[in-house]
Amino acid sequence: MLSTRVASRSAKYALKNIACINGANRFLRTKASPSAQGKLSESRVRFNKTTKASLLTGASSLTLFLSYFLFDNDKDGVSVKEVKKHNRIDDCWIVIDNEVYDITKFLTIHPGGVARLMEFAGNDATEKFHQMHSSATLEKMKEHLVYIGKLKGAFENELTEEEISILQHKATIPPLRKIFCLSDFEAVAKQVLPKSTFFYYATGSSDEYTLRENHYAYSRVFFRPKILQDINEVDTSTKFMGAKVDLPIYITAFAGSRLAHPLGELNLQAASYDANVMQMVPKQNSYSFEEFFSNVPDDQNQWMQYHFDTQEELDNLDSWVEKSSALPSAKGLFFNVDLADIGNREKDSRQRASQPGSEYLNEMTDNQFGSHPKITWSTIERIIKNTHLPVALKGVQRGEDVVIAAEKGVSAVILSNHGGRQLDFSRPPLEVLVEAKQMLREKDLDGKIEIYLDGGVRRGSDILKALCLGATGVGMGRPFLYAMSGYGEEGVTHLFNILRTEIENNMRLLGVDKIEDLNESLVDARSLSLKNPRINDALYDQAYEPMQFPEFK
Ligand code: HEM
Ligand SMILES: Cc1cc2nc3c(=O)[nH]c(=O)nc-3n(C[C@H](O)[C@H](O)[C@H](O)COP(=O)(O)O)c2cc1C
Repeated sequence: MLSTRVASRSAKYALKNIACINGANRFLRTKASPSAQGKLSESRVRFNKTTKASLLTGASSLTLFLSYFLFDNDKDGVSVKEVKKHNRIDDCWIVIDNEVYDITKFLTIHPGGVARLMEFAGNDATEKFHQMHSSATLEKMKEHLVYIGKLKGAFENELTEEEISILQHKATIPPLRKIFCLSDFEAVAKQVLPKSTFFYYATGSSDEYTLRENHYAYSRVFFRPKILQDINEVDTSTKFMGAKVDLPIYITAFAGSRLAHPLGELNLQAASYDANVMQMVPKQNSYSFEEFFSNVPDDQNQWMQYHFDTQEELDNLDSWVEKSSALPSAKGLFFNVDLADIGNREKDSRQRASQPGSEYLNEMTDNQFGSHPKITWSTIERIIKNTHLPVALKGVQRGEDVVIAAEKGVSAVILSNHGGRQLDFSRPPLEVLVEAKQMLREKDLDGKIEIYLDGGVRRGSDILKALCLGATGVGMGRPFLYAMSGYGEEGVTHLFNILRTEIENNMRLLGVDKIEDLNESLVDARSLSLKNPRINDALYDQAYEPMQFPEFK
């Protein structure tokens, strides 16, 4: 087993180096990778065809027609000066990989919202685009964009004050040996990430009650350790839907890993492979499906996360299920059930609104939100029939739904409120766990379904409390983004080491040496359902970034 891991790892390193060079290139705002360029020149041919077709009909035909004559768009391409002129919500161009696109019509249908695109109106979005999306996303959405031409020249971007500060902080970053707990990673991330990225990660929805309560709920559960136990070496391994893993945690799915580090999801993949920790692979991966899985050894443990941004994706669900079920590393398919709309991620919006040049943004408009394709229990039943893999739901928020899921043959649920990013005032998953276990017992369904949870988990003790109350495993999101921001893959490995140490140490002190021996008798959860008592958690509270009121002009 070890030798296979080592062998696949060295193959992976070769691929990672390529990815690193591509990532770094993008970081330095130079060229796209050869494969991306290949794909783009292919798409360029298609865009040109679209362009010709739309010259004959349609509202945009006049603009396009004029573009050939009026815009500074000769055979060598479109000038930077010209691109800069199209910086309005009703006339918006952006540049990706030296290609200029008119995205005016796409603005209102962008699943990530208008505001994020308008930040790059009349500008080069290459770096940010590749940090959020794979080249496949561009391909998928090409019918909604209008291709204008090749960029002539380059945008000259001087280092901003923020970029200089980030470079200075990176040069003096604390060594990993000084990182004692997960909140330390967050404090470092605040200094080495652009504000726009930190706020994208850290934001919850609306007033962030759920975001904070997710974490504070753990402070309302205390341990009841057993004494004088004849315990052996602590074993932290367990099984997640039949797959053996060495820690009772998983890296949950999240967008935007490459905003933290040029290698993004590959850091998570490599570190979790070495530690034999479950990685949930996000649908919104900054690598395409093919790019990413060409790096994954067959003996890795992964879960696949999927949600539907467009009706077309829902219509093509079966092909995704088939493609994912065929992956040797895939041990389960997880579908979001918490995305009927995008939550009001206000802290992030406020940050954008505080930036110079944000006058054209109005974040509290309908086109930032809007309903998503509808999935129902029958969609889930259809998926269960079409795959040999366990099917699970991510984002369950009440006991009754866990009962229905168990009755319908769903293998697992993740109790989650999306890290407090969706409906503010949905309850902390730890509390829902207790409710769900009770309801399953009443219906004689306990043991028919595995329960996982995520949100606000920051300590080994949090993990043990959840396991004592009946969770099979616990997911974490932001801590991995913060660890990668400062330290890349090494940070992720260090994070695993911290949690492993905390879990082992706490288990010894609890008088338990095996995960399966953790049970309700080891905790006092009587205060769990109390809401919002004043709790002081010094490091968590210091790292927490409160929302700010608008400033005067
Ligand atoms: C023409 C360029 C772009 C296209 C075609 C595009 C397309 C998409 C698509 C299809 C999604 C849904 C998820 C997916 O399938 O990957 C999405 C989500 C998103 N996009 Fe873009 N995008 C573009 C540019 C950008 C840029 C420049 C940003 C800047 C940060 C951005 C930020 C986001 C965010 C934050 C989400 C939502 C992630 C979440 O759920 O939190 N996109 N975009
Ligand atoms: C920046 C960010 C992006 C996220 N993107 C996704 C996503 O694309 N799909 C998804 O199912 N969950 C997503 N989540 C939610 C996480 O999977 C998870 O539910 C949450 O992060 C857990 O809370 P924690 O960050 O406190 O650990 C995202 C979370 C964050 C912070």
